[in-house]
Amino acid sequence: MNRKKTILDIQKMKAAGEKITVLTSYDYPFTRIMDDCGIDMILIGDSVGVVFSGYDNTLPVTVDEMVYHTRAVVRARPKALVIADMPFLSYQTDVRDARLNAGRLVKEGGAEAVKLEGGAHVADTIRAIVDMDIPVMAHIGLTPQSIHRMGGYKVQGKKEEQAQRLLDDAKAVEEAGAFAVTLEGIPLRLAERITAELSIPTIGIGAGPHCDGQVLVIHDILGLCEKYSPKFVKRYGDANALITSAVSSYIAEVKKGEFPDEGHSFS
Ligand SMILES: Nc1nc(=O)c2c([nH]1)NC[C@@H]1CN(c3ccc(C(=O)N[C@@H](CCC(=O)O)C(=O)O)cc3)CN21
Ligand SMILES: CC(C)C(=O)C(=O)O
Ligand SMILES: [Mg+2]
Repeated sequence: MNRKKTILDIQKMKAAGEKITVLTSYDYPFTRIMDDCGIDMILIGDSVGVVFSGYDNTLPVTVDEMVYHTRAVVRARPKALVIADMPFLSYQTDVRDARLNAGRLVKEGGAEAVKLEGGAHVADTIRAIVDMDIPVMAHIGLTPQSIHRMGGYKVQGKKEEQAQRLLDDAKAVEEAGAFAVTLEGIPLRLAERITAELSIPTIGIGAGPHCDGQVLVIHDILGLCEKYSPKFVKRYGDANALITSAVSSYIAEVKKGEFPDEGHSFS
């Protein structure tokens, strides 16, 4: 497809059984590259706080930071659908805050949809944002903004009672009008069951092979984030080695007086 992707295109992919591909991006150059590769959706994740800003978790990320990174992504004019994460404290306080901050990500950032974490307890928030014509992706299971409640980044829904609650959450966010839902850190059979029972697409991360699509953090597939190595990450390249090699060669050549040579100089 050589035109802009919309939420309707994404939803049709579930019906057609075509897998939906998603990666995070936080800047212009990465967006250009992954969009040329044909990625379906680009997520400006609040994981930016971990892989870009160097925080230990996603909690310190602000709406201003999300707007800044969203603008950088949107400047690459991607064909992929652009979704921005709502960071911690931008939607939990009340529905009015949630609507204002979702609106900022669209108006100032240029996002085409927003994502927020939570199930049945954020259904009213999802509905309020959808009512102002901003598409919402939900995010349930291992929700990183709940790190202190979960006691770490732990797989959710292993016990039957918890699994049933996650299934209820999935149905609640669909009922609230979410156009898709991220399933993070849950057993693969539970993800399979949720995917079968929902009519909106499920996008998995650490949720097994039976989701309608898959999302990963770009730095993780490139080996650029040493802080976390969850079991669900697969490394598809070694950008760390590539950068180390290039920077080391540059340092060595400058030290030896080999660079810059006449070919890289003006006469
Ligand atoms: N670079 C990066 N990638 C991510 O996927 C990511 C972030 N940062 N920051 C925010 C959250 C944190 N995430 C994480 C981080 C670690 C695990 C992890 O180590 N999980 C254990 C399971 C632990 C258990 O259930 O007991 C694992 O072995 O995979 C999971 C999700 C996902 N998100
Ligand atoms: C990994 C995805 C789902 C995310 O929420 C993020 O990057 O912040
Ligand atoms: Mg996130």
